[in-house]
Amino acid sequence: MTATIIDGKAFAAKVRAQVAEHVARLREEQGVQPGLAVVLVGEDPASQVYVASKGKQTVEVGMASFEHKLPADTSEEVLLNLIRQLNADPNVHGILVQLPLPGHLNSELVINSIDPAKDVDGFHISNVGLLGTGQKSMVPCTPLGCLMMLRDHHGSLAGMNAVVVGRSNIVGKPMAQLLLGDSCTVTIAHSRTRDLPSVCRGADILVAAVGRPEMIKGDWVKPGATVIDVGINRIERDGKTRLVGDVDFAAAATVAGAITPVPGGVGPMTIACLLANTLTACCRALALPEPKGLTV
Ligand SMILES: Nc1nc2c(c(=O)[nH]1)N[C@@H](CN(C=O)c1ccc(C(=O)N[C@@H](CCC(=O)O)C(=O)O)cc1)CN2
Repeated sequence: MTATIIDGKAFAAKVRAQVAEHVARLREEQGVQPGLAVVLVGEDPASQVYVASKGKQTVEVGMASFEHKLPADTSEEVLLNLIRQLNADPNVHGILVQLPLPGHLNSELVINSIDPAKDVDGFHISNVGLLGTGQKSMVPCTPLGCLMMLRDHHGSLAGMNAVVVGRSNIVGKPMAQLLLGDSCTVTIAHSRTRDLPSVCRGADILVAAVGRPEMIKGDWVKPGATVIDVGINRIERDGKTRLVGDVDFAAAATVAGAITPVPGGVGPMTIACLLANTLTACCRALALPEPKGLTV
């Protein structure tokens, strides 16, 4: 069997086109331009690339982009002051603080200082609570992107066995909540799970978000299952730096029914969903109808 490749890059382009269409209508009919502020502290090379990409795509869909680049030794006070200003700025509908933050900064404190209505990452404790109780919230971008791809591929997910490998606040836990919301039977597995291969083999939907290169082997995958690989790991192979996921793609693709590649799978959907969340936040702030199909 050879799996269907779920093309996240193409899917993300469709989501961005939908966002751009809504933004154009908002600007024309309401005279409103959604705005996204991205805050980067320090010079982590991967974060710099992601932030640049966010800024570029924000402008491409017709939104206003506000980039704030702060030095690595920025104090918590300075960062919290900036967030206070952005919370109060009516031109800013979404605020994102790029993670990871330098070690001297308290990420939880910083994230929880963002106005929950502008928390387009969905990491604020209020949004976490709302999602966990099935209420309207801002939904974290990576899990939202995974859910969109799963719904697109399967239609209804009701009754499917979903295994999420990884228990992070950013991906694993919200992913499990979203799958539960779509009536899957959900297991969260992790590095201490007993007999992880057999737990994975029970999955109709297997989401790998452990951050370990190619940890999920081909024979851990149930024949015909859908595999969503959230991992982005840089490894050295054959004298070259390569980007691989948390799944042994070549082996899993011979067993799975469908699989996301790395690169070109979940990653591009993360930024597309950030733009979708910014549009949603803008519509909610102005009590305008929310775009359909761009949130849960
Ligand atoms: N505040 C946040 N910080 C971080 C998040 C987040 O959602 N919010 N997620 C990640 C990084 N990230 C976005 O910020 C991100 C990661 C990867 C991609 C992506 O498109 N990846 C490409 C490969 C790109 C490459 O070569 O590195 C792919 O998978 O095809 C987009 C966004 C951590 N921080």
